[in-house]
Amino acid sequence: MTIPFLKMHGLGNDFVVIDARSRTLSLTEAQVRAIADRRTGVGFDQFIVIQPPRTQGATAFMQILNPDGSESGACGNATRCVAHLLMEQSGIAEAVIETISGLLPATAEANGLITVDMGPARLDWRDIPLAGPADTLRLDVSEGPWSGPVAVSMGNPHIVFFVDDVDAVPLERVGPVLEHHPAFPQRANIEFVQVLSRTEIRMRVWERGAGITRACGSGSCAVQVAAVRRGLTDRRAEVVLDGGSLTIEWQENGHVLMTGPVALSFSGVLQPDLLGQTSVGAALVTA
Ligand SMILES: N[C@@H](CCC[C@H](N)C(=O)O)C(=O)O
Repeated sequence: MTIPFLKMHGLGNDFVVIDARSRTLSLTEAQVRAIADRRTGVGFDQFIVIQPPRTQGATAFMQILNPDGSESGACGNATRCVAHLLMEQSGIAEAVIETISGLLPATAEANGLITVDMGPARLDWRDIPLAGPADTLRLDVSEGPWSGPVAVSMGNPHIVFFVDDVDAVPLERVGPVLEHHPAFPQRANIEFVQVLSRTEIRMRVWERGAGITRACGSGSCAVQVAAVRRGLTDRRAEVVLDGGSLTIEWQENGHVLMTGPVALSFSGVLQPDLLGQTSVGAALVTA
């Protein structure tokens, strides 16, 4: 059995995308981790499986897996990629992407960018989730000189630290410590943020189950919500990531709009029986 895939990315946050709407796909967690290996597999920040919709009104269901095999409830950059794919395939300008966290309507803009309604930001400690009752606007969590982060759920957990110089943060060292902090029972995505102006935020991210990535769409939504809650930015701002910028707006109705680009890198074919082999013989045959 071979499995065709697309390699896509949003601002360098990269995905293996498999369309399983008209085929059965049975990959083990070990096989997904083998595909994630950037030397012996394909490599990805998230593994995306497009499935038939489960709810009326949805165009398709999107499953999101991290390189460590764990599942997530949100991936903003992949939502734009999958929406673009489905809209191109069907010649439509709107698609509704279903995830385990809800329905996400997406629209193609005239300039080629995609806007997604990422749903409501959830701010209660139970929604993040946190280990116990806490003020999500200033958590009693610290690591070295960094303390008092904001917690936001965008269908997945985000912990946002405001700092003076985002480039001075040793993210590769503090990221994994904070991801696994006991305050976060489902672990967390960790964002360090520098507010540049009321309409511009610089952000770096350590993603749960993935590590440092060039961009995180749900993280960008979370940091904009956190910045507005702290009174630091207007409701609409540019979030500047290592891989480029997203426009994020936290609307009065509580929903967060994200606008940004999508890109197709290449297509290929997976051969699951070869995955994980270390001898000569590739797990991947490119088309
Ligand atoms: N890159 C994503 C977020 C992916 C999921 C995250 N690592 C998690 O485990 O919640 C995005 O663009 O939002």
